[in-house]
Amino acid sequence: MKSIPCALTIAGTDPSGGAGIQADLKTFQELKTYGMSVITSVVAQNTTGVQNVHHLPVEMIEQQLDSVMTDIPFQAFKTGMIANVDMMQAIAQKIIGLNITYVMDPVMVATSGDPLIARDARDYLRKKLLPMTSLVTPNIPEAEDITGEKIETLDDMKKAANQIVHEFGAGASLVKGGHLQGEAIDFLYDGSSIHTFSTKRIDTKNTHGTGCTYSAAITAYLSQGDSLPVAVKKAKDYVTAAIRHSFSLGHGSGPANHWAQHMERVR
Ligand SMILES: Nc1ncnc2c1ncn2[C@@H]1O[C@H](COP(=O)(O)OP(=O)(O)O)[C@@H](O)[C@H]1O
Ligand SMILES: Cc1ncc(COP(=O)(O)OP(=O)(O)O)c(N)n1
Repeated sequence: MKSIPCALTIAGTDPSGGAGIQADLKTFQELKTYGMSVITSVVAQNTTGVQNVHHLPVEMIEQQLDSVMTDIPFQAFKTGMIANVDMMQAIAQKIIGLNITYVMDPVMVATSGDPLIARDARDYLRKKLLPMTSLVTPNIPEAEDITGEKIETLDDMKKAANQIVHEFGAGASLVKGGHLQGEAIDFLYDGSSIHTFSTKRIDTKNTHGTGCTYSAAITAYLSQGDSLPVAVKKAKDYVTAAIRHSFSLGHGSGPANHWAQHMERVR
């Protein structure tokens, strides 16, 4: 029988289906990658914001990781919301020395402005987890938090991408420009050169979960053996189509559309 690429996401939940674990699994499924998940926190949230958060006990996160890792091999994994230092330490222990492609979405704050990780966890993420990554995918506020520098221009973005690799030890970094004005431009620095990924900005408020979707798509393509620039290019196409056909669901920022690629193919 043909083997299937497998990917794991370690993240929090979104019962409204737009972000977190739910977005990751939808993306893996669409991209023909067998998806698995380890839940860190159960988040009561929807398109308008976060209503409540329940963090799972660290032992439960460790046990979920053991359940997956002792049973099904995977070619790549991603992390999203890891709310506190205890969780980060436990996850770091499990993945250290694994030698499997690791994509980190350094989730800190939801689009609604609600904080998703503790203040001191940002420091641990920056100092201990970043050096373990193959790729980190910060948006502008996250890149500012990591580097401690304001990002206002495209040159600032490129500088941050470079700094995150050379000063903070990430394997590669993709600084996303969704929070700037004008074209939606992202810069990938792979340790030797900058690659630019640009699309026209789509006029919509429905961008809930786009960061999760983008990093999950990159993880899926990497699990299939694509090189980093190719995986990012294909994932950018995926997330752009998902934003272009996003759903006006809910009372806030609606979710990305994971069937968008099919819709664009049949037109
Ligand atoms: N309105 C938009 N039109 C087109 N692409 C967008 C738009 N907003 C964000 N993007 C793209 O979506 C991806 C997610 O970016 P961003 O919004 O910066 O991250 P996050 O969701 O983590 O805050 C990036 O590729 C970014 O360029
Ligand atoms: C559980 C959980 N993880 C991450 C996020 C943030 O998602 P992101 O794709 O960065 O963007 P928004 O959903 O904030 O628009 C989240 N909300 N929940």
